[in-house]
Amino acid sequence: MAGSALSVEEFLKECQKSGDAAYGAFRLLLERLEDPNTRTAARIFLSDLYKSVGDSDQCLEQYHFQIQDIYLDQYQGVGSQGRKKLTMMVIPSIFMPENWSFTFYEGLNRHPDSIFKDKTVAELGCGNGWISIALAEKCLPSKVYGLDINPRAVKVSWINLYLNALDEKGQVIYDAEKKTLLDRVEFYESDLLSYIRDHNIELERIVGCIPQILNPNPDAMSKMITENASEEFLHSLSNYCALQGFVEDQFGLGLIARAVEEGITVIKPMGIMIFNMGGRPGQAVCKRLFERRGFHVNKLWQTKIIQAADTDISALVEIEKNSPHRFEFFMGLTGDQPICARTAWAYGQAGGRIAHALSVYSCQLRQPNQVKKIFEFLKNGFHDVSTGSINFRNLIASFLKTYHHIPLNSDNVVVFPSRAVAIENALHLFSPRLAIVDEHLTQHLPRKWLTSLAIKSAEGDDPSKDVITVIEAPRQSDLMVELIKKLKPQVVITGMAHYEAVTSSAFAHLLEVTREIGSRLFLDISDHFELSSLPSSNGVLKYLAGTSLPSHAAIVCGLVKNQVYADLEVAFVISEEETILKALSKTVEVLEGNTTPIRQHYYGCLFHELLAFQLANRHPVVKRESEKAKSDKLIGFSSSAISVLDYSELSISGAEISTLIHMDVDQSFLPTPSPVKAAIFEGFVRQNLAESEIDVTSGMKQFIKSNYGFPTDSSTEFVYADSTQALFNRLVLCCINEGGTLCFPAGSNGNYVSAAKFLKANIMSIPTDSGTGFQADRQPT
Ligand SMILES: C[S@@+](CC[C@H](N)C(=O)[O-])C[C@H]1O[C@@H](n2cnc3c(N)ncnc32)[C@H](O)[C@@H]1O
Ligand code: MET
Repeated sequence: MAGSALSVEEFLKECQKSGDAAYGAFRLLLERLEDPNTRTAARIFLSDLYKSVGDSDQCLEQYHFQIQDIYLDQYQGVGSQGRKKLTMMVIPSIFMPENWSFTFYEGLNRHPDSIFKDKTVAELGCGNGWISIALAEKCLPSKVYGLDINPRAVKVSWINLYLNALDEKGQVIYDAEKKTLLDRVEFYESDLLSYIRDHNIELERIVGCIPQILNPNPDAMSKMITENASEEFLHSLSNYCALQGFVEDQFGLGLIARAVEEGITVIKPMGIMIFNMGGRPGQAVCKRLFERRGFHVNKLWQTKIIQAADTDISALVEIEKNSPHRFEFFMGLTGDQPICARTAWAYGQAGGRIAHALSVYSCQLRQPNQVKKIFEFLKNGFHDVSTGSINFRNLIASFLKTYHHIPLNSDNVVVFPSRAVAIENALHLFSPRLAIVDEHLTQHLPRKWLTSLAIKSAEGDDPSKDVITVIEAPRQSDLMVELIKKLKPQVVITGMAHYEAVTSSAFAHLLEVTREIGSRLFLDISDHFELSSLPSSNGVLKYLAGTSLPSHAAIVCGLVKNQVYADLEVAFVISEEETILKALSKTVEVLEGNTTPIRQHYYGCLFHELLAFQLANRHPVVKRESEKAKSDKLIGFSSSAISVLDYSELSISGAEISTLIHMDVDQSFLPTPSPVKAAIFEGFVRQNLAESEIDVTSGMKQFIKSNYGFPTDSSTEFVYADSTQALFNRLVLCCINEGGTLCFPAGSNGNYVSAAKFLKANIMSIPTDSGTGFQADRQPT
């Protein structure tokens, strides 16, 4: 009966039956609006209908629909173009425009109209479509896609579009650009941005006001969403969402989080997203949702509204039960003392009016191209940058080659968990009688080394004692050089002041002096090493582009500048001397196991991203000979260290053929958990993480205390490490320092014995045998 028209009376009679019947009647009317042959008559019919029922609430109760005028001039500036009012219908199974909508529109209007002019816009959760239509009318975008998951909302939106695109006589209304609303607006059924994605549409603006409370009945959300679903269920889609698998679910903001993430993939780099956000989770949580996904946030508008009566906040009370988080409500619109969801719920149940903040946030990607790319990358192919030090070393070498023209390859690079570990391992390896270390780099060294007074010991001293003595020196090359000349240290470890790193001369001088004296030099360039697409020039790297690194020198670099979490550091050492590289690699393997894959992932992604910007250097790598130092003067590896390393069963060994299969050194076979990926992404995009957000120690202490009842007062010392191997060696060091004893089974723990020997612990073995169940009750031998 699509073609035939009902009279107003017949139509109302149909509507009166039920909400579903009213929807059915409007659906048929929509078919007549869509057909150009019946469009004019159908539009005139709507005018007659409106005249007959008026805009009273009674109509809603009696006929299950309502038609109302929405006045726009209160939101727009004086002299604004366009119509002053729109006429809109609603039905009970969709969202009825109320405070949330009006606040949202108010916020949208805080931007000048020009941000939507000629733009492709999507509105998420368009409801009855009024905001999409109002934006099109006022701002003349090239297209607005109004999207909603509720099929009835989409049909009603189309009706409203015809209602406003044509005048009372059914004639098309043209705007200042001789276009009609029908040219500018379209409505589709879509779960967030699925329609946009499926149709490869690129958006410039995304705006949305979508649910921010979990459905109190989670099973409800698994129902099929069709236009024939119950009215109650369809209406509940306006207020509630389901869990979405994002961290923000814990605040009810999972749907917004998904909308933002979907938005990143379909929005143009300079695009703008504008969201209406209830302030109940707290402003910081709301802002962070955007910031951690790479956006700058700007609050366009903020107000306080009464909690919608049709929305049950008990899901928020439930969240408070299981977490320390407290939501923010107020007692009435004027209250300014926040109360939690539980108190608000109780107050509301007893008839009190509870209110909450409502803000409109506008946000834009910072570094849009990078964020979009890294985002995709983390989402889809985190494994593309495989971990394992070979890949990571390759990335480092390629970066040095591409950005600094230093012809090195992965064999010139050794990866360490941190700069401190690199320095400490180097000192262990050489066990110098005297080392001079830049005062900025000594804080993690064993205190024993820094307090030893064995500086003047005669050359003939028993070298097997291997007492390492470290003298601290200021970071200024003339003072450092003076100390080197006077004290003649065997190892020098230093950074460089900024002004000295600009040109190569200070570095060249240090190389010269240490070579003359016969000191091994480890130069720390962490402060000058930039992981950016336009790294500023640096004297040391410039030098290395032209001249090979002499064999007595190595470069240490902790990746510390792009780090967001303090424990995300990773470091590397570069040398052009094969024996040093091999020995250093062995120290990492013995003492640290592998260097955590997460750090390699994090920096690997950064390197990978930066390399993707640049064309690879096509020139073949020049083989260069490192200049040999006068080796007679130069300190060699400590004999005890090297015997341990040679004895250990390592994957980095001289012999290529080995029957040993190492499972843990170069590969991580486990997938990265998604919270870790999310945290890593946040690491890329946020630049203002507070100290408290990155410090995991208090969380760990709390966990240990609450789960294991372990005392965590100030006298308890915690020892942290990335892997069991590293933890073992930290514990050995504690024992060495404090005279403690650590018992561990010798046979089944890989290189633990070697590690303890390398650290010069006193080792005794307690013989056991299988007959007595390996009981350790005999005297040490
Ligand atoms: C509060 S209403 C806003 C309606 C309209 N913008 C207004 O202000 O009147 C929220 C809308 O989001 C829709 N919605 C809920 N979940 C959605 C999803 N996953 N995708 C698209 N729309 C959704 C609901 O159907 C509802 O129409
Ligand atoms: N009435 C809902 C609430 O109070 C909001 C609807 S618009 C997202 O959360």
